[in-house]
Amino acid sequence: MTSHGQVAISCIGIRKQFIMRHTRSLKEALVWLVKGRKGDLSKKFLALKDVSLEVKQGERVALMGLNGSGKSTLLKLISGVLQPDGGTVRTRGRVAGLIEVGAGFHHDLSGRDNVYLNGAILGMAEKQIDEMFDSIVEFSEIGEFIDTEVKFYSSGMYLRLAFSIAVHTDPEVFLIDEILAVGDEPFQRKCIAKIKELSELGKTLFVVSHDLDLVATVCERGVLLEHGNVVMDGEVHDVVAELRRRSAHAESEGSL
Ligand SMILES: Nc1ncnc2c1ncn2[C@@H]1O[C@H](COP(=O)(O)OP(=O)(O)OP(=O)(O)O)[C@@H](O)[C@H]1O
Repeated sequence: MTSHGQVAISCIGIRKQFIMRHTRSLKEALVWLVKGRKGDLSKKFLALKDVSLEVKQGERVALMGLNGSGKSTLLKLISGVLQPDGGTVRTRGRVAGLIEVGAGFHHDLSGRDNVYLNGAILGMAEKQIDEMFDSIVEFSEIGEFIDTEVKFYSSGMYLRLAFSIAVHTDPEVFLIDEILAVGDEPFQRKCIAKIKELSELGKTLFVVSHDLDLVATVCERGVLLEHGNVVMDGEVHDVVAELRRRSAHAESEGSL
């Protein structure tokens, strides 16, 4: 049972650092050696600095920000694909991450086998997948291609099957990264309708998308990330307006 008011996602003081190893020039390497190997040839980059965020069950939240602001990194930390270097991330209930769509697919297996494989990875028992199978295939519109190896699928077919499996696993929390912008328009409309239906059932949605008009129709709350910090958290239309203002400013400064 889903009850509103309970916390679905909690991030406290999240910090995530990436280490970027550059190939240095011979001269740089020599200077480094002559100086007694002092300093570090790798460069550290803080993708998320100190992010705290709470999402209640049943909320529909859009995570927004310019390129490189840390959105995908935050989503990967919430889904457990990445671990933070500091802070804590907690989620309540089953989480379905539509992040790297089809990442769990095995290329040499058919769509059918991948439904079973992916369903199992997402925590479904074989019997449950048997019961859901026809409905998964129907929603995905894969049709007879379900017995074709997925390496022959188009990116849209991949997406449709992955989305369909995920919505059939009955998770409490959906993490969605750019998925809404992929696929053709009729399927996009179908996804949005499904997402709205899930939200009416009290599911929690946490969505990353550059399609601001779209997120404004799907979500009611917006969180704006900038250089790895939350700079605004409020009503989605206000946050969209603020992001548009900052984008225009960044463009005029030539810093995009
Ligand atoms: N595995 C990694 N190694 C090194 N740097 C990384 C890695 N993943 C992300 N980054 C860097 O961290 C920063 C944040 O990346 P992230 O993908 O989270 O941003 P984003 O807001 O999702 O961007 P976009 O809107 O372009 O998808 C970027 O500067 C990116 O280059």
